[in-house]
Amino acid sequence: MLRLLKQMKAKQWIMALLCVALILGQIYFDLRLPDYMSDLTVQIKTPGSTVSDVLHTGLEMLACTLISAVMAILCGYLNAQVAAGFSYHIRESVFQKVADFGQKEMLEFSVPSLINRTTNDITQIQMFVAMGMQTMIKAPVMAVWAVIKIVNKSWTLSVITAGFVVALLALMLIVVLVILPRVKRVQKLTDNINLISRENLTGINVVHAYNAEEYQEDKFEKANDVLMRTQLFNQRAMALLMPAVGLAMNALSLTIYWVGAAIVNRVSATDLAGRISTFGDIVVFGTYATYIIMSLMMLVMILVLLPMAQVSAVRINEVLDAPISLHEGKMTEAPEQGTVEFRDVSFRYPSSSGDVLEHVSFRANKGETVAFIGATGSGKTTLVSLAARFYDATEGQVLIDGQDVRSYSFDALYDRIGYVTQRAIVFAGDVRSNVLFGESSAPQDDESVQRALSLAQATEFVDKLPGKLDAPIAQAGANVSGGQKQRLSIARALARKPEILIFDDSFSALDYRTDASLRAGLARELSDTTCLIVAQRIGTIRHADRIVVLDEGRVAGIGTHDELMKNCSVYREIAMSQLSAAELEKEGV
Ligand SMILES: Nc1ncnc2c1ncn2[C@@H]1O[C@H](COP(=O)(O)OP(=O)(O)OP(=O)(O)O)[C@@H](O)[C@H]1O
Repeated sequence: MLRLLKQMKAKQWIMALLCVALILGQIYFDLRLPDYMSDLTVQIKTPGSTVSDVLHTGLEMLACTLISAVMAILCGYLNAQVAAGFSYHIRESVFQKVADFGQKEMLEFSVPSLINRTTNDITQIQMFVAMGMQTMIKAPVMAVWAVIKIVNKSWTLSVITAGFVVALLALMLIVVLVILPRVKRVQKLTDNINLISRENLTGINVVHAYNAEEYQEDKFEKANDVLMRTQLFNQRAMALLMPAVGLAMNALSLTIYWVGAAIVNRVSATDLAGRISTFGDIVVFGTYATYIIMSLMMLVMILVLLPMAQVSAVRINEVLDAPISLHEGKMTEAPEQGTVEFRDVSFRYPSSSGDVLEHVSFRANKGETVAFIGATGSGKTTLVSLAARFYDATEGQVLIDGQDVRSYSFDALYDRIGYVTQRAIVFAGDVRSNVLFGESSAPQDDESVQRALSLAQATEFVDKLPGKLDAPIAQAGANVSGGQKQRLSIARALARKPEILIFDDSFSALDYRTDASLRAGLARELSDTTCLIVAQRIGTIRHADRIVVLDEGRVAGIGTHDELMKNCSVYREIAMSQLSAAELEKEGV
C-alpha cells in the first residue's frame, strides 16, 4: 500500500498534509472537552460558584466543539479530493502499463482480472483513503493523547482500562488473522465472477442457441455461492467486533464509576473540597477512558477496510511491477526496404510444453507475396505474430528490412507493418476513426481513407451507411457484419501505407468475388508492398510468389503453386480437397 503512495502528486501530498494538521487540531479541541467537564463539575459542586462562571466554561466548551466540527468538515472535503485524485493517477498508471503489455502478459493476468484490477481494486483503495485516512491518524493519536492525560490520575483505574484495551486488541487480532486469507480470496473470486459473466455475455447467442442457460447459470451460481459464503464469513466475523467494542466501552464506564465511587468514599467526609476534586478526576478519567475505547472502535473500521485495500494494493502493484517481455529497441533506420526474413526460427508459447514452430526459414523480398498454408493448428498465426513482434522468437532471428525486429523502436517497426488480424477487430467510433486508427506517418485525410476503403472493397457498403465516413460504428462492431468488419480492418492496415502487409487469414470472411477483387487491387496498386498472407483457400494464394506449407510447426515445403503441386504431398492433399476435378485435371493431378 505504501508503495502506491508514489503515485500521489505534489498537490495531493499538500492536501494530505493539510488534512493531517486539521486532524491534529480536531483531536486537540476534542480532548479539551473532558477538562472543561471537570471544571464544570467542580464549579457546580463548589458552593459560591456563579451562573456566569458555569456559562463561561460552557461557552468555551461550545467553541471547542464548533472549531472541531469545522475542522472535521474541511478535512473531509480535502480527504475526498486526495482519495479521488490518488485513484485517478493509479488508474492512469495501470492503464498505461497495461498498454505496454504483450500477449504474454495478457495471458498471464487474463483480461477479466485486469479489468477488475483497474476498476474494483482501485475503488477499494479510494474508499480506504476516503474513509480510513482520517481514522488511521485520529485513532492512534487520540488513544496515546488520552493515555497521557489519565496515566497519572489513578493507578487502579489505569490498570482496569489497560485490561479492557488488551482484551479488545486480542479479540481484534484474532478476527483479523482469521479473515485475512479470506479477504485475499474475495478478490480472486471476484475475478472469477467477471470471467464467467464476460464469457456468458460475449457468447450470449450461442448460450441461447444451445439451450445452455441452465449450464451457464449453474457455473455462475457455483462461483457466486463461493464468493457469497466467503464474504458472509468475513462480515459475520467483523460484525462481532462492533458490539464487542460497544460492550467494552459501557462496561469500562460502569467499572470506572463503580471503583471511582469507592475511591471518592475513601476521602474523608469532612474534606468536601477533596471529595469534589476526586469526583472531578473520576469524571475526567471516565471520559478519557471512553476516548481510548472509541479510538479502538475507529480501529475496527480500519481493520475492515485495510486488509481489503492492502490486497487490492498488492494486485495493483503486481500489474505496475510486471516485467514487460517485449523490450523496445532504438533503431529507426534499416539497411533494406520491404523485406521479411525468418532465420531458423523456433517458438514456444510460455504455457506450451513443446515448440509450436520449429526451425522455420524463408525470405520475402520487396513487393513479393509470400503465402502460408497448412492445417488448423499448424502454426500460421503464430508465425505471422512473430513477424509483427507480438512475441519474440524462442530461437533464431526474425528480420524486417534486414534488421532484427527486436532492435526497432515500436514506432519504427509498426510504421513499416500493416497487420490484419484473423478475427476482425473494430473500435467504437465512426468509419473514419477506424480507418485512421493510431499514429502513422501516412496522410490522415479523407482522400486516403476513401482510397483505403476502395482497395479493401468497402466503398460500396460504407456509401450506403448514413453519414458515410461519419457513420457510427458500435463497440466491437456490433452494427456491421463480419465481412464488413473485416473490410474495415483491411482498410485500416492499407491506410497506413506500410512497406509490409500481413493478412492473417483475413480473406476467409470475404466472398470469393470480393477476395479476388481485393487481391487484384493489391497487385495493381501496391506492387511495391510486400505481402504475407495466411490463407485457408488455395484460390487466395495460388498466384503468390512463394507459398510456405506448414505441417505441425515445421516447413513441409516452399515454392510456387506449380512447384508445390509437384513436390509437396501436404500441399497436394490440401489442393485436392479444395480444387474441382476439372481444375485438378488442368493441374495434371
Ligand atoms: N496463446 C497460446 N498459448 C499456448 N498455445 C497456443 C497459443 N496460441 C496458439 N497455441 C497453439 O499453437 C499452435 C499453433 O496455433 P496457431 O494459431 O498458430 O495455428 P494456425 O495454423 O494459425 O491455426 P488456424 O488455422 O486454426 O488459425 C496450436 O497447437 C495452438 O494450440
